[in-house]
Amino acid sequence: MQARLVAKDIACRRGERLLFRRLSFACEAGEAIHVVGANGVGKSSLIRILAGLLRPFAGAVERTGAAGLVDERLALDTNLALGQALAFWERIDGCRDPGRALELLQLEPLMDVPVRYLSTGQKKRAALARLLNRDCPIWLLDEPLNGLDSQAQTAFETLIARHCAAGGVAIAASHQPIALPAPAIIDLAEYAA
Ligand SMILES: Nc1ncnc2c1ncn2[C@@H]1O[C@H](COP(=O)(O)OP(=O)(O)OP(=O)(O)O)[C@@H](O)[C@H]1O
Repeated sequence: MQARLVAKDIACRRGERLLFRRLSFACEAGEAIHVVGANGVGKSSLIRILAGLLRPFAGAVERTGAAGLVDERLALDTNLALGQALAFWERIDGCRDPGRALELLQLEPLMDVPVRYLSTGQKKRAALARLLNRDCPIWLLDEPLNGLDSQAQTAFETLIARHCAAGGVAIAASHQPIALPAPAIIDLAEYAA
């Protein structure tokens, strides 16, 4: 797996406010970064910049390998049963082993449930299944543990460790402690403008 993500001298402006500036780091294959900071400091904005969804006010991001993003938005058709909603993306993503994610995230019993009826934690597990099915080298995770019970949290932390051990990279913005393999910590307060 080829994975690398480099941020060079990033600044972020939202509306009229410069949130942070002069942020540089390199996340090499097998490495993980935990982004921390108070509400509103710009963690979600940074994750979106790294994903290429938000243009940085200054600086540049270099990605080697495709990026998969998990945030509070559930990119699944809420009117379909979970199995059908996931299958739509499995075809597009060319997923070769969709059963793996279902088993790892214990989603099999929910395949016939409409996505809109899923609980918060079940929706988060569905979002993580989509991430696994895409097989992306770069994982960008915005509060990935939100809504997960402790068993699911531990299971996902194990999946992150496996992903990094296989040469992937993971960058997680999280208020709660998250077990990442030897994480570098980025405290966005240190880059506040
Ligand atoms: N589209 C936008 N236009 C203007 N300001 C925005 C926009 N989106 C976000 N902001 C502001 O940017 C700041 C950073 O938001 P962001 O969601 O990145 O913070 P965060 O660190 O992830 O916060 P939290 O811990 O609450 O999730 C906030 O003050 C927010 O109001």
